[in-house]
Amino acid sequence: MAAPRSCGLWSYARAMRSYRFPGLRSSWPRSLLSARLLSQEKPAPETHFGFETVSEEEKGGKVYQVFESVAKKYDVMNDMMSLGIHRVWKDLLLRKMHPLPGTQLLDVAGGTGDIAFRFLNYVQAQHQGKQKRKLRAQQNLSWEEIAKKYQNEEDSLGGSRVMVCDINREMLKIGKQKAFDRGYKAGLAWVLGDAEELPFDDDKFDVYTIAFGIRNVTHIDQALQEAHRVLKPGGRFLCLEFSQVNNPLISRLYDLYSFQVIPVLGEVVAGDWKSYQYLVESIRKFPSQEEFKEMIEDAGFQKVTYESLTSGIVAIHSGFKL
Ligand SMILES: COc1cc(O)cc(C/C=C(\C)CC/C=C(\C)CC/C=C(\C)CC/C=C(\C)CC/C=C(\C)CC/C=C(\C)CC/C=C(\C)CC/C=C(\C)CC/C=C(\C)CCC=C(C)C)c1O
Ligand SMILES: C[S@@+](CC[C@H](N)C(=O)[O-])C[C@H]1O[C@@H](n2cnc3c(N)ncnc32)[C@H](O)[C@@H]1O
Repeated sequence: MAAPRSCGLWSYARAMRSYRFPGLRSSWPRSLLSARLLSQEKPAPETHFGFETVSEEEKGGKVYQVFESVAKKYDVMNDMMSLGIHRVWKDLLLRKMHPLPGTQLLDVAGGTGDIAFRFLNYVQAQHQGKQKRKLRAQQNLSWEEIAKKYQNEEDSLGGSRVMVCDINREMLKIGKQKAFDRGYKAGLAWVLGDAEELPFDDDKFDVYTIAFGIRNVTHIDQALQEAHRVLKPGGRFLCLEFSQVNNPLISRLYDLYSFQVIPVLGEVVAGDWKSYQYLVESIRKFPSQEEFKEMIEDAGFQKVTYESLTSGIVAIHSGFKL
């Protein structure tokens, strides 16, 4: 087990809070600057991996390793860390989406399929309700006709479909197995792909979701532009992500819980302290509700709004391609 970072963690966490989103270095020391100018060599662009500064090239590989390592325990860890609250947040995302029949959803960083399965349940329940009302109105149908209407699986989704896209093979493997075990077949597809370079044509989807994914992407602005590109005009962007806690008392407790409990749970349950240390650090590095709203607007989305949930532990951002 890696050594827990307990000593000074509290002040470390607080210090890092004011160091959100580092961006470019604006003030290189003079000596370094002149050395760079002399050698004409461009500094490798840097970013962060949790609280660690890494080159942009390195980050993708490190994130890949994290999710490859946690994939098998991912779902159980989420229930344990949040006492099931992540399920409520994901249900709320679906309620906000309120997909109409025929909705084509792209769930990016879809991992083990939580958003996709909720989408299928939601559209199926809606469609069945509609069918029942229709059948009640057509009382002269034979029982064979009624049975046929219920049996057609594709039809039970009203033409809605979801495409899960994720960069990590292991996460997709667990997702596909879950889909098989739970009997999801129709209206569901899985594709390996990078949020920064989506393997889809322009103007293809009605809704784009990304839940707990965008925080891990190296170039968030690039991922947002890709979201905008693949959405149809009128399409909606929805992002569920960790955000900034606005109540100072909850914020203190949350910091304590995050830094003292979550990595321990990660070690005990998943045998992986480091990945869960990365999780809590990456949460602290993610922009606030307002900052992220601006980034979404910069990518071309309009009518951008957000809703903070559980005192801002997470937020759902929404925007439209108009
Ligand atoms: C590697 O990357 C990842 C891996 C993944 O598996 C997942 C993700 C993506 C993440 C998700 C899909 C969601 C995962 C969820 C979380 C990270 C957790 C979110 C946290 C909460 C919903 C709870 C927030 C907690 C608070 C507001 C503070 C309340 C906390 C306390 C009362 C405990 C305070 C802690 C201490 C004083 C430290 C010492 C305590 C102990 C040793 C006892 C242990 C205590 C517990 C286990 C209590 C747990 C309590 C709760 C969960 C509180 C719930 C209550 C409220 C929400 C108000 C990924 O990227
Ligand atoms: C915390 S999980 C979220 C999974 C799922 N959306 C959920 O809510 O449970 C983060 C996911 O983002 C994926 N991911 C990280 N970087 C990505 C990228 N550049 N493109 C696509 N997926 C990425 C990871 O592989 C992982 O499956």
